[in-house]
Amino acid sequence: MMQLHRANNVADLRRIASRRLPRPIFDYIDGGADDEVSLRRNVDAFARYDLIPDVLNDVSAIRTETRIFGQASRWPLMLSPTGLTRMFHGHAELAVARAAAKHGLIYSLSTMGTTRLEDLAQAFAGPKVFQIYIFKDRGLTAEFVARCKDAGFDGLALTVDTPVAGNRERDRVSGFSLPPKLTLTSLLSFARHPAWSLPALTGAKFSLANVSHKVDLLASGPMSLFDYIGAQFDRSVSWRDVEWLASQWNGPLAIKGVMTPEDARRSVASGATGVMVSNHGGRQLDGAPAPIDQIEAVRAAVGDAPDVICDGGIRRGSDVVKALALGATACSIGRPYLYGLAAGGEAGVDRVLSMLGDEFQRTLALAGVNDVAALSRRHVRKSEGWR
Ligand SMILES: Cc1cc2nc3c(=O)[nH]c(=O)nc-3n(C[C@H](O)[C@H](O)[C@H](O)COP(=O)(O)O)c2cc1C
Ligand SMILES: CC(C)CC(=O)C(=O)O
Repeated sequence: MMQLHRANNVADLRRIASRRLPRPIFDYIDGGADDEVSLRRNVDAFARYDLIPDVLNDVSAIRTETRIFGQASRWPLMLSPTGLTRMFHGHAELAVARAAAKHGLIYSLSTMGTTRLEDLAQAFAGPKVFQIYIFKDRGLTAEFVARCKDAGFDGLALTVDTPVAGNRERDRVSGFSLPPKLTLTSLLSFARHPAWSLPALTGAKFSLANVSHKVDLLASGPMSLFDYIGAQFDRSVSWRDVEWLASQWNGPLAIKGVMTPEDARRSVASGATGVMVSNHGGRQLDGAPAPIDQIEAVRAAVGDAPDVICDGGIRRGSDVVKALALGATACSIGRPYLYGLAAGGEAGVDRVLSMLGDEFQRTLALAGVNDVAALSRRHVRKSEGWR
C-alpha cells in the first residue's frame, strides 16, 4: 500500500483512503447523487479554464494572506463542513481542526459533526465556522446561535441545498447507515480493514454530538441517512429564516449552496455577509452546474464586499488560482481533507493541506503573480476547443 509520505497529490491520498476504509464508508465520502454527473463536472470544469501567465514580475516573495468570514487566512482556502467524521477516523474533527490551525486556515464544523462545538472550541483556538442545518425542532437553531456565541465561533454557514436527502445510490447499495451496522458482511469488511476499525470502534462513542441531547434517533439503532434527513430536516426553510438567523447572529454569515446570481443577491439583501457557491459536492441535485462556472456571475451580482467562496471540485492548488481570478474570495474543500484524514489522521490532513498550499504558491509564481489580491479576470480564460 502506498505510504502517506509518498503521496504526491489528492488523487494519491484518495487511493490510500480507499484501501484503508471499509467500502461502504469510502463510498459515502466519495460518492454523489444519481448518476454523479455534477460530482464529475465539479472537478472536470476546472480543466476548461486556461491560466494566462505574466512574466518578469519578481515572484521572490508572494503574498497569499486573505480574509474570509472576517478572519485572517494564510491563503485563500478553507475546510468545508462534513458530517459523521468519526466514522472516517477515530480522532475525528479535532484532528482536522488541528491540521487546519497549523496551516492558518478556517475550519468549519457541521451540525452533523461528531464532536460537540464547545469541545472543539476549547481544543482549537483557530478561526472557526459552525454550519447549520435547520431541524424540524426549531429550538435547536436558536440554541446553536447562543452556543456558538458562547463558544467563540467566528461565523456561521447556513446550508440550504439539503431540504431532502440527495439520492446517493452507492449508499443505497452498500446499506450505509449511521452508525455502521454490524452485519456479517460489515464485520468481515471491518476485519479486513483493521487500520480503520481499531481507532473507529474503540474510540469515543459515535454520536451526532451537537444534536443528540434533543434528537437521539440513533439510540434506537442504526438508521439510513435518507431516513434521518427525512425525519429531522425542515423542508419549510425559506428566506425569512435567513433574515431571522442574520438578525440573531449579527456576525459573519454565509449561505451555503447558492448557485445563481439572483439568489446570491438575495442572500446579501437578507443579511448574509457571503455565499458559498456549492452543489454540496455533487451529493444533492445531480445536474447542477459546477461551482467554478457560476463564480464570475455571482461576483458580478453581489459586488466587491461579500465573501464569494467556491466550494466543490478543488483538487489542485491551481484550481484555487482559477477561482480567484474569476472573482472568488477563496475556495473550500471537503473530500480532499477527508481522504487525508482517512489515509493518516491529522498527519494525512496536514499532508493534503501542505500539498495544496505548495501547488497554490507554485502556480502563482509560474503565473507571475506576487500578490493574491492582484489576480484578475485577465489571468484566466475559457479554453477553446475543449471537449
Ligand atoms: C462525507 C461528506 C459529508 C458532508 N457533510 C456535510 C454537512 O454535514 N454539511 C454541509 O453543509 N455539507 C456537507 N458536505 C458537503 C461539503 O461541505 C462540501 O460542500 C463538498 O464536500 C465540496 O465538494 P468537494 O468534496 O469536491 O470538495 C459533505 C461532504 C462530504 C463529502
Ligand atoms: C450527515 C449528512 C447530512 C451530511 C451531508 O451533508 C452529506 O452527506 O452530504
